[in-house]
Amino acid sequence: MKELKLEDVAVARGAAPIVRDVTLTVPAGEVTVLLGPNGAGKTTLLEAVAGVLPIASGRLTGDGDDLAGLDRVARARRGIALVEQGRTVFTQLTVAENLRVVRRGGGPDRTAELFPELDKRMDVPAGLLSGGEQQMVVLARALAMSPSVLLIDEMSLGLAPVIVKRLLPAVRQLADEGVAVLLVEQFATLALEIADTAHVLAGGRVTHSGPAAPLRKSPELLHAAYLGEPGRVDEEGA
Ligand SMILES: Nc1ncnc2c1ncn2[C@@H]1O[C@H](COP(=O)(O)OP(=O)(O)OP(=O)(O)O)[C@@H](O)[C@H]1O
Repeated sequence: MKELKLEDVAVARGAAPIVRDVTLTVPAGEVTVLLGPNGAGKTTLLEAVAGVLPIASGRLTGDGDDLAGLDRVARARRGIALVEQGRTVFTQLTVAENLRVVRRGGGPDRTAELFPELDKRMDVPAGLLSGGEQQMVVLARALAMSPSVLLIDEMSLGLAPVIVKRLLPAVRQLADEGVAVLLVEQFATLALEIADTAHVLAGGRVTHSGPAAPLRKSPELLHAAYLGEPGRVDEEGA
């Protein structure tokens, strides 16, 4: 898939509307970061793209083809992988077994190359790994599906920034190889270092969209984007 596109997407949880009017593109070969305060609807939006939650209205397309009408499994077959929040490894299984659980059709095993430290621990039960190593397993497991679109939800949850700095370059490398990455990340500054484009979601709406570079250079602009002052950001970011 060369391009995932959301147009005027709205998502509800039960009767409660959570996300509205979201229009954004996630191109292959780029990292698109989705920032925003707690409760803004970032997880909700990723889940709707992956097919965990239904899209209430709007369009979700991959290279122009409708995806909203496909269920989660069909979207996964189209190459959409979701790395969910909260490191969901099978703690009793070894690292190798965790990876085997999802391996289908023999996509290349990227673990050794991307995470050499994990490759040495293949026979260790995943529950005995550090938080950062568990997150590497989760990422490696998603890669075993050879996704063309990778949706990553706060893989840094509970991890120290130094560990996050170790994980994010692997995400950048995948984008450089042609994967379309949509990254939700609480460490905004670290995420912006590897991102091409940034969108800020606040109160379920996109309050800022633009290249990552201006936000990377100026914490003030980032702050303004979080507060939903798009005019100011655009002016100075131009
Ligand atoms: N399972 C759920 N059932 C009902 N409401 C939910 C559920 N999960 C989240 N919400 C609500 O949806 C809104 C958006 O939550 P969401 O988790 O999508 O935000 P977020 O931007 O990912 O936040 P965070 O950064 O804290 O994870 C919040 O008001 C939250 O209370």
